[in-house]
Amino acid sequence: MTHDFDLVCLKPYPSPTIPLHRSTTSPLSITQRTSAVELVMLFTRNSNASLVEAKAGDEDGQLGKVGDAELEVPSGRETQRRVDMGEKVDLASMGRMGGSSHNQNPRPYSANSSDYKLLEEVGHGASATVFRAIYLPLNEVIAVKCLDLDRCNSNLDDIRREAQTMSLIDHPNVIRAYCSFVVDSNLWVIMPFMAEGSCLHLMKIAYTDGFEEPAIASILKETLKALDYLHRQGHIHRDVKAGNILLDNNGVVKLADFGVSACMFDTGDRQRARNTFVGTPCWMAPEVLQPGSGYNSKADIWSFGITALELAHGHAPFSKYPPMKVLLMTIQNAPPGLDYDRDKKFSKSFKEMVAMCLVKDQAKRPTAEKLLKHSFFKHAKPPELSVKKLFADLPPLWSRVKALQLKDAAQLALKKMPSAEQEAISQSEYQRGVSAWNFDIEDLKARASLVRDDDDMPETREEDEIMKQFVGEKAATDSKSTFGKSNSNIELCRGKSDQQQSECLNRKGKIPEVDSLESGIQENIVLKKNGLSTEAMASTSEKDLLPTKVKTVQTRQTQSGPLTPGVVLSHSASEKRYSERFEMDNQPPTEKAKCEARRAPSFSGPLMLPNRASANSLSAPIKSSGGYIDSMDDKTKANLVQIKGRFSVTSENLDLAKDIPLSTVPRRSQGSPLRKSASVGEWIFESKQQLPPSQSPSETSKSNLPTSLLMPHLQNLFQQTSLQQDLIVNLLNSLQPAEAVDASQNGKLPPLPRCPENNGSVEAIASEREQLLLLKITELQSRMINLNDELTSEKSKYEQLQQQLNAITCQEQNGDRREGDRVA
Ligand SMILES: Nc1ncnc2c1ncn2[C@@H]1O[C@H](COP(=O)(O)OP(=O)(O)OP(=O)(O)O)[C@@H](O)[C@H]1O
Repeated sequence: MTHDFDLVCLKPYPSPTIPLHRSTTSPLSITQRTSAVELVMLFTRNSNASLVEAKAGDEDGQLGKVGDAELEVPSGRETQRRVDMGEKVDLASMGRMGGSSHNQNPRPYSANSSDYKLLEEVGHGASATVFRAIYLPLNEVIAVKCLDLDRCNSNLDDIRREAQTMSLIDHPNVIRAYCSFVVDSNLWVIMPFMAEGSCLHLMKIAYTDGFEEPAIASILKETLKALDYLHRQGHIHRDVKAGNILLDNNGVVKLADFGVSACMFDTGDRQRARNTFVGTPCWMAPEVLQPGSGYNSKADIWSFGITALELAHGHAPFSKYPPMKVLLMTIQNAPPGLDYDRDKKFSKSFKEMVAMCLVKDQAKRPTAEKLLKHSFFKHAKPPELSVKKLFADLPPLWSRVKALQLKDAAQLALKKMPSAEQEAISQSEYQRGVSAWNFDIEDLKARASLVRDDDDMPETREEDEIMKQFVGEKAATDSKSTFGKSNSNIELCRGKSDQQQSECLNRKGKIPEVDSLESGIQENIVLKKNGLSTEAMASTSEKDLLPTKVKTVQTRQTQSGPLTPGVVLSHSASEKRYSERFEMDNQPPTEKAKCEARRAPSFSGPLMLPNRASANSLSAPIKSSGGYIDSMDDKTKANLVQIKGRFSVTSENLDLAKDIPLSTVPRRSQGSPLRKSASVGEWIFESKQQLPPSQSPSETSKSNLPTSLLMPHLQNLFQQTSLQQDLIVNLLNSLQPAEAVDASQNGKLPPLPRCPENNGSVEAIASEREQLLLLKITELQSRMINLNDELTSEKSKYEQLQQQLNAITCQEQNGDRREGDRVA
């Protein structure tokens, strides 16, 4: 893809006021990858600039419309217009547009990456990794957000908008960018370091059930001030959530992440953008999901209400459900609230305030300004009193981040194993239903109904009750986290596509994340809340690591975060991201930042649909993808630590490192806890257990020969099937609609059935192609199961024959002996 770029210097240093003029640099016609390099080169020529913007040009590659003039202090609308026009603007002046210049930092921040020393990673989101860093010329701690331009390659406008917005704002509760510039293919955004990270991060690490009301009141009040400011400046944030509320060590609260913010005063494309679907599903207002109705700043008020529930409970409502269900529930269900037994502890005014925000009719929601006057906020304590103490006993942010990465890795180690088929179907439906911009509610309902109900997490949560009304499904089994428990066991409850599980086990013989963990841990982390301590022990040995991995496993997994289409099928993209992240773990941060840029581009676009296992991982718990809870016996339930798709972690005999990387059959026969669930078919690894009772494992121990003969064959079959599946999944992942059409036209793939209803549209064809491929996968899976059956029965026949042979040999030997005796 080729883009035309122009360079626009937005924030010249040191002069706080500069004349407006168009960049003398000619528009560039360059490819996406080279653009970053060229921008850097161009930027370095302009040593005065501390913020460089890449702006997509007009169709003819010209920007124009910029004259030489001094800027007066502009209105928010005017500011946005000017920035959109690519003007140089006086940010100091702009900084005053919202009132006092709290954020104004008169100090210089160069655009030279060598002036910044990246330290620890302190967070990451769908498109960015954030590092604590030192700005060397001033020896000042700052944060560097590295946005991977490759991964956002069709969405430069969003990146540009975020950098712009962050640079223009000036409010004590809104995080701003000091400057931004391009390094390799990353955009580095330099901003204040918020030493305690995001609220969601804090909840995940130490307040899994949410904060106490006084802290919530303070955090929400500060956030609301930020929203009030942004709305008055003409912005809709569009991604208000606990993951985007940052805290510093004085209890200061700042709203961050303008990746999807929109300007309310825009016309044309930007106006149309407000009829689009942007944000994070659990936090999205109903009108954002409604076709064509458009939305305004009240959408942020809804998200704010959801954020209030998130802070109160430790998770957003509906967070355990797949995105499609969340969308539908948001539209169809009564709004969530603080109405349940567990919410009795909260004050009436808190409940009332939440209820005011979560009104479906946007016109009936209060403005931020009005909401600030609510009694709930009137009585809120200053954050330095109520918020600061939240992290008093916690280790530094980067240690916590590391601990959460361990937890994520442990989750991921389990997550590797669920049925790819189920995931593929779910994701395919999800992607088609949403990224195809299909807002036909009837169709949405139909698609949502395809999402299996057994995807739900087995938790006793209020959403279950809502969900019961909605789909009439029974409440899921309680499987509260046993965070802190050790000696758990991984139990793999088998599904139809067991070979995919064994594929995970066999393919590499180990889980990469676990490997990374083994080498990456250097810190002792003790996290306390209410006397409960969670330890992530330092260790480089596999054994020592085990308790850490187990302890960091949490039951609940949810989906959150802006939707990115990087994951087309299954969780593979986010998993891949994790694998990559952990592979990078031992690299210096600067290298990491560069590596981030080398990742494969995602299917980015204005709409991002991620199944974000943990992108913003500190923020986004992972959803389950199909718990076979009902098929588990009570004992299993009692010991349950975690459900991951078809896999559950139970609290007996945990040996994660031994069991997960299980790559060979003998390991199974050593009593591995991999075992079959009642609900499904055969699993080759279980073949010994499926032998007739007369052939107990001890008896069959004589049958080493057949096992050793059969197993290589079997493994070979597994590998072949795995390869085929890999190929298919890769194909699905990389399948672009146009390619699908080409391929079918070129006869590379079997011709697609053309239904009249799809009108031959590219998307419909691609979807059908996906379906065909999924069918193919299913077919392969059933063939594999049949083969397994055959092999099992052959094996038992072989063993019977072996026994008969042994018996005959014995008889013959006895006969010979007797004959010898007789002769003698
Ligand atoms: N200035 C900062 N100081 C400290 N931590 C930060 C800062 N900015 C961001 N973080 C951490 O990094 C995480 C990711 O940052 P951010 O949300 O900006 O990335 P993103 O890719 O835009 O995320 P999203 O997936 O929500 O779009 C945050 O959730 C927060 O924990």
